[in-house]
Amino acid sequence: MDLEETAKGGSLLVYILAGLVIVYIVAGDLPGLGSRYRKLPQAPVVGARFSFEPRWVTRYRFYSSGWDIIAKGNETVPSGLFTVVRPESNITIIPRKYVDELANLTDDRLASNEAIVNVGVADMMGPYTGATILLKRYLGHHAVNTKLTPQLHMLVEHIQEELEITASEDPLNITEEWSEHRLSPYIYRLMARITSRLFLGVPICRDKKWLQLQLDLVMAIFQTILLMRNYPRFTHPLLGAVIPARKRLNKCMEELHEFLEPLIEERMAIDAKYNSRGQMTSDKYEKPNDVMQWMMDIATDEEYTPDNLANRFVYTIMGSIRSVVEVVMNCLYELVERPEYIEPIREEMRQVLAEDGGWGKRSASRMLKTDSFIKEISRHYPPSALAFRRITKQKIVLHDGLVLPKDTYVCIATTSLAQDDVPDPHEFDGFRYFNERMSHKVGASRYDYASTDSTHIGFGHGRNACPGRFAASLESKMLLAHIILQFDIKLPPSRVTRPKSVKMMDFKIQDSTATIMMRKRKE
Ligand code: HEM
Repeated sequence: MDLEETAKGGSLLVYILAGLVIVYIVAGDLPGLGSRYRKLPQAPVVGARFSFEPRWVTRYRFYSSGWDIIAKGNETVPSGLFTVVRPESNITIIPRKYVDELANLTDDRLASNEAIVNVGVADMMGPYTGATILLKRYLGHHAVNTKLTPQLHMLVEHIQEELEITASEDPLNITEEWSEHRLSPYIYRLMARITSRLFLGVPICRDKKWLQLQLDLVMAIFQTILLMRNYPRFTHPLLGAVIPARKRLNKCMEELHEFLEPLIEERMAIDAKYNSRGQMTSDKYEKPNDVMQWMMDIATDEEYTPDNLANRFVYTIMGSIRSVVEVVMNCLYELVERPEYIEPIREEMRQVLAEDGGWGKRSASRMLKTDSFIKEISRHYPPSALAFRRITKQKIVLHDGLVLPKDTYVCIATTSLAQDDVPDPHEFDGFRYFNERMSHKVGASRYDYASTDSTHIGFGHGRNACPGRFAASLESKMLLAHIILQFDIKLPPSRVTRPKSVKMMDFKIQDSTATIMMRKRKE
């Protein structure tokens, strides 16, 4: 096709898209064309500038101001029950008092995976990103929950090994003089490496092409999701075919399959040879101790194909890298604004590691001040204003008579700090959970960063809560220690406060372009 033809094709596409958008705007709120999921009559819509504002304007405002709209709902609707509207879905925000009775409902009553795939992280555009595979079964969830978490303490040395190797190969060139550094890309590289070690083992976790591919794929998935979500659903088939992010995503997916399928086939051949398919251990050979192998061991026949396993793998690894980087960067940015926390945390790390002779199986769980600080960071800097995303699959009647009809998308607002069951909830107190734990020796584990409840909801809560939260807690502590035991950190002279997070829809993302001052510690 020559350039002229391409240009003609391009303008035709623009006309078609513009036409479709106009139909959508005129049609406004017509069911099926626009929003999914119900609105409750008792839950007022928040986010309109005036009462007669066309609903589609309010829906699109979510892109620029989603976070603030949700926070406004918390401030202005005393019952805590309100609706926010996005172009493709209505979201019912419910107060935290309902979380406990909803937390353990089965998926045929209250679905968590459908919420993640259809509307959750950002309407994952399942048919265009491959995320629909998550709807079929919680294979990754089970592998992380039943295999990774119980063995985490044994895997500490693997994480430490990868941190040390990466640091030696990928030095930050930080000297004993203060200099300014952008730390976020480095933490991403460390986290990609650690995660690959736990999920796929050696040698692939050290393959630079693989590590870059992993990060590129995650980026392409998020860009596809974010771009497509700006347009009405009926334009998606067309958009999905033309946008560059989707093309990049497809290319990354192809390359990912080229990496993973031979590895999976090799493992399948060994399982076939020793007749060890479905067994967790074999007396004939040493089975790899990683998430991919555990997924293979518990896969059904339908799931046990290289293609299916590789696709599922993407969505098991995807959330785990970015979310931990967000927490660690938020901790570091907060520490440079509140340097009074640095020395007590560093001292605790030094003491535990000295007593354990380095990272031992239980070292991370003994770092209680660090744990408390990370938990308080998660309370103040949740990655999204929405948590505990669920879709009702049947009518649910709550304890006070509130009815959630079938097909309601319910969420808890993380911006509702006032509903947190802690003293002075709006204050940042990095050691609040440490102090609470010290004064309540019984049941102290409920103060852990990795334990969830209706006020600590960032990992979800109940039967579908994040299975990787124990790994996230361990990894965050090891990454933080990796930085603050080696380096002094402080704000650059040009700043008086920490780098601000960037708001996008309901998300708040750490500023990955920001810099901090660093110097190598002398001791
Ligand atoms: C600070 C870091 C993390 C945060 C904030 C986080 C948060 C979440 C949330 C909110 C969910 C949905 C839970 C629900 O529906 O109630 C989830 C699911 C999940 N998380 Fe995490 N997560 C983190 C780290 C990790 C890590 C490190 C891993 C893996 C080692 C992991 C693996 C998973 C898996 C497998 C699921 C289930 C997805 C599915 O439906 O298949 N997460 N996470």
